[in-house]
Amino acid sequence: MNSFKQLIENYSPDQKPILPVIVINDLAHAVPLAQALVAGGIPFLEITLRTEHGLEAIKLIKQEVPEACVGAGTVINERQFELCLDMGAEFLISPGITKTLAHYAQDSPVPFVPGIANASNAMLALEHNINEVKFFPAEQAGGIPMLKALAAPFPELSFCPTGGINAENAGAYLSLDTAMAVGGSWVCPSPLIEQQNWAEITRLSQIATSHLKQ
Ligand SMILES: O=C(O)C(=O)C[C@H](O)[C@H](O)COP(=O)(O)O
Repeated sequence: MNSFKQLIENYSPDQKPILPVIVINDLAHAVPLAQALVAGGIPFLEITLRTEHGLEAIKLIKQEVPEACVGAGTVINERQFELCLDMGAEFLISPGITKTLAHYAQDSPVPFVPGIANASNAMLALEHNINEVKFFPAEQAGGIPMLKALAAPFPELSFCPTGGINAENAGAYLSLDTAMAVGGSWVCPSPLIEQQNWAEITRLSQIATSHLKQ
């Protein structure tokens, strides 16, 4: 399994990236949304499988927006894992971790980043040589104090905090050595996608990335 940090090195070497969590309700939105995020300086895209369009959106964006690094989110079983790989997903993210998925990921050609929010799940990840994880749901699970406490016994782990992250708190998370990226929907909120307000999504992305420049 390749590492997510290697992807960061390839696509965003000067900045810890933002991982927009994307929900596609209309397949026609997929490409213009991806273009809007990329134009705003966000090449990483986490297309969730929460809707029926997720898989097709991954394939379309891969074809039409070559500058993007397209991954899948909400991957919760082996079948979805396989289908996402078939569509060309470059990384796979899950809100949680199970023994089955962690085991299955051992043969994955692309990084798998499972979600964890407690020490037992951190140990399950490490048992499977997974050392890049999503801290989810970050704010609701206790925010930065919780992440610091959780990370302390596991210096091998790198985190992508996600859940309740926004323009105000993203920088504080990213300033932690243990954070490799942050994820969230704040740069592509559903109402703006429904309105097809691509310019505003680019503007939110630009604000987010310019604040985070190190
Ligand atoms: O869909 C998934 O696979 C998830 O893990 C959930 C998302 O990461 C969060 O819903 C994002 O949280 P917000 O940025 O607060 O909207």
